[in-house]
Amino acid sequence: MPDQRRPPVLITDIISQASSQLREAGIDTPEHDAKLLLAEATGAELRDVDRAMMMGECVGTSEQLADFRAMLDRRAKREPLQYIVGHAPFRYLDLKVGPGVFIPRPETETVVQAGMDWLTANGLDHPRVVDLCAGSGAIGLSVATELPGSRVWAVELSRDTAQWTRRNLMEASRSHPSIASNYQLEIADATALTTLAHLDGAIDIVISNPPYVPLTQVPQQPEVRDHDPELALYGGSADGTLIPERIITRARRLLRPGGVLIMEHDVSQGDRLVSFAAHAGFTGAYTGKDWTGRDRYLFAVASADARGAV
Ligand SMILES: C[S@@+](CC[C@H](N)C(=O)[O-])C[C@H]1O[C@@H](n2cnc3c(N)ncnc32)[C@H](O)[C@@H]1O
Repeated sequence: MPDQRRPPVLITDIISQASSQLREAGIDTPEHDAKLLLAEATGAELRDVDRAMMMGECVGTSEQLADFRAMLDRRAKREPLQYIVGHAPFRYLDLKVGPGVFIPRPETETVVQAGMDWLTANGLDHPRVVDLCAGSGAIGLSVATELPGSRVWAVELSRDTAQWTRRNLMEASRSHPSIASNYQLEIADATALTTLAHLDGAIDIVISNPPYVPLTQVPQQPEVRDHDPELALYGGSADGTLIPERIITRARRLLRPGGVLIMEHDVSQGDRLVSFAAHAGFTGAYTGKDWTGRDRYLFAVASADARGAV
């Protein structure tokens, strides 16, 4: 309902002014972001904002519009939209995010889908799953909620980030109570051979989105460069493959023969990581693509011999 104490403001005017502010700040999707922030501030859905715009309606109380303007100012300073609204969609989940946690990305949904497809094709409805470098919990919590028979172990190095993982675990357990006992989070170095060592040789699938940004390619977007935690971004070497290669080595030991590693990587790293996997005791390694056709993940099957060859 429009506020009676102020002259009503047409939603089309609000969105037009807000879009200009965001466009001037260099944001690529100014109208979308403005509509999403208005929806958040007024407790509405994006489709309600679209409908109100079509109908030429007025929206928001003065408090809600003040909240909206505060959010808009944060966005104009290039704070990520997801940090401002406090959550981010990922597959069937709505994950809580904020400073200290990597915002889950759409390309990682493709990586999880590749894992779900392999599990389905192999009839594994009670798989043992490891998510190395868990962040918000996007990968492991997706598997645990979409496949209730699974057991998931997730590993995250940062204590600050792990608070977000736990928050999302608690949230997801409300709608999927079984995951409270089927999902386990370890705060540890995912590349260390001692981490989850009791599971060596027993895991069906490792799905991972490790830090992989080449140190020589600092992201240009302020939302990424200035807000995603550095620990979540950089792969530890000029070409960014150091940590991904360590993840391959660790995954090889965790997997049973015939188990699978699916690991996201940078578009530039496909050939190198396929070759590394072949030397590390995997067979049938190939590079999977995201839906824009870019090389985005390693798929590799643990061979029957030479566990952890490198
Ligand atoms: C690219 S983010 C991915 C987060 C989440 N899996 C996702 O897909 O949205 C990488 C995560 O790995 C964590 N990390 C970095 N190095 C690590 C290590 N050696 N062991 C465990 N976690 C690590 C970072 O803190 C960050 O949360």
